[in-house]
Amino acid sequence: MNMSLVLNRYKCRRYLVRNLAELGFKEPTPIQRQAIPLLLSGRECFACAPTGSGKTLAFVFPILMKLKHASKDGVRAVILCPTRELAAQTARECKRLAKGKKFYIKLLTKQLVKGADFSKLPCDILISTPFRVHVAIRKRKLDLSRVEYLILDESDKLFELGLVKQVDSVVKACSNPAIVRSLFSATLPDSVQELARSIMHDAIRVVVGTKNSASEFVKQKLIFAGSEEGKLLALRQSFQESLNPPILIFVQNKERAKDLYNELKFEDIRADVVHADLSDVQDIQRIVLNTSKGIFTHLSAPLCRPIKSTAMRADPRSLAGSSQMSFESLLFDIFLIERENAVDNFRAGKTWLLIATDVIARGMDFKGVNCVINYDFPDSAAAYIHRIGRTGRAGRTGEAITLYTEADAPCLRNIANVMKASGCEVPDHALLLRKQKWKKHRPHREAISTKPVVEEQ
Ligand SMILES: Nc1ncnc2c1ncn2[C@@H]1O[C@H](COP(=O)(O)OP(=O)(O)OP(=O)(O)O)[C@@H](O)[C@H]1O
Repeated sequence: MNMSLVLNRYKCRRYLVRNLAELGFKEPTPIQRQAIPLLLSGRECFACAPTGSGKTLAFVFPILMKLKHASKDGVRAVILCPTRELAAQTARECKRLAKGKKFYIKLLTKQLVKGADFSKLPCDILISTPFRVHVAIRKRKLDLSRVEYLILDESDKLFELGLVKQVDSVVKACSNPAIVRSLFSATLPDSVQELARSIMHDAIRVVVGTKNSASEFVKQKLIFAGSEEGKLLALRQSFQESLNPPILIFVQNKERAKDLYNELKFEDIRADVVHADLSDVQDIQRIVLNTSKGIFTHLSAPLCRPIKSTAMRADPRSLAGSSQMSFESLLFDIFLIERENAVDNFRAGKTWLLIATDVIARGMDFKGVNCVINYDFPDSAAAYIHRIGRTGRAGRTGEAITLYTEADAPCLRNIANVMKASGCEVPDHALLLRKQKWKKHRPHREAISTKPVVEEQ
């Protein structure tokens, strides 16, 4: 069924028809076909559909349809996302879809929480992380009692231990008895469904494809690298054989992200790194290096000038030790902006290779990514599905390469099963390994470095 038939059937507003046409969306994706009518009819749903299959539009479209017009009557819809990057992307998507209609779509940032008078803030759709909304409710008396729609995007992540209390606080604050709540993710374990059922009204389960499976558009490959050292060799070899940027490389933690960046930064590849906490000397060195390569283009003019001039003449160590307050706050801004820039530059094709932790493994929509490399084995099958789902989006094809060593054997079968289910070749021995209980796989790994180790006398 093509998009205009669907839009006619739901008496879609003209601005939406125009915006969908501008975005080039010719027909609804399977999840949109199923979830949109449900939400429009006021039913709640748990939706599970593959990565890159258009879940964002599946919940934003019905919200815009139902809200009809902008109002100054307090917050009417809340979308929770597990990371700021994803919240920012979702806010951008909402605005693109609402273009031409004066809806108040707000991304709740730290600055906004500090500065806004929530009693006067016009807001139709509020988008943020559970933490920010929770703080705004507790400290700034954000009133969510009129919220008509609450969406938990990447809901299985939101129900993980570190976030569930904050999510609970937001759910409680959205006290309107007529509220419609919905959950969306590419992975929805039964345990999360059970938990979610306790807060939902007779929700309908919508599953597209096989539940908890990888995107069919991604060609997946496992490579045994022997050791940590072998991984670096395997990576360099794969670059030599065929470098097909943009490439996204996932590692286990921020230290490893920085170490891998240090190994690759002098190669002839425009590389960058993103993780949850950009804040030390190495980060400053990276800013200096990127400045010299001209990868600095997204900063606003007022920030760009002082940062550029400081970074260009900087000895990074003396910079980090600077006692000037203004410089510290400037640095803080740099790091926040740099984290966003790393993502934006990669999105815009200014960097070819982005080294990342799982902070951008979920939801981020990088349309053109050709290859995802799991330099470090993911910590669960769900993490694997989301990481490799950064490629093969919106009907395009992509490739995923996962390096492993003996240390990864305990989790190998889980990943091999996901690969087999999506029709990829898997070594037989991986499928014969013992089944592991659910537990995050984070083995100790030797540092990533080719520098010779000088032994102490
Ligand atoms: N009907 C459509 N036709 C063509 N492209 C679409 C359509 N709907 C969405 N898209 C595009 O598909 C891409 C993926 O959409 P989206 O980010 O919503 O995926 P997702 O299912 O939420 O993925 P993830 O599980 O990784 O978060 C986006 O670039 C979006 O613009």
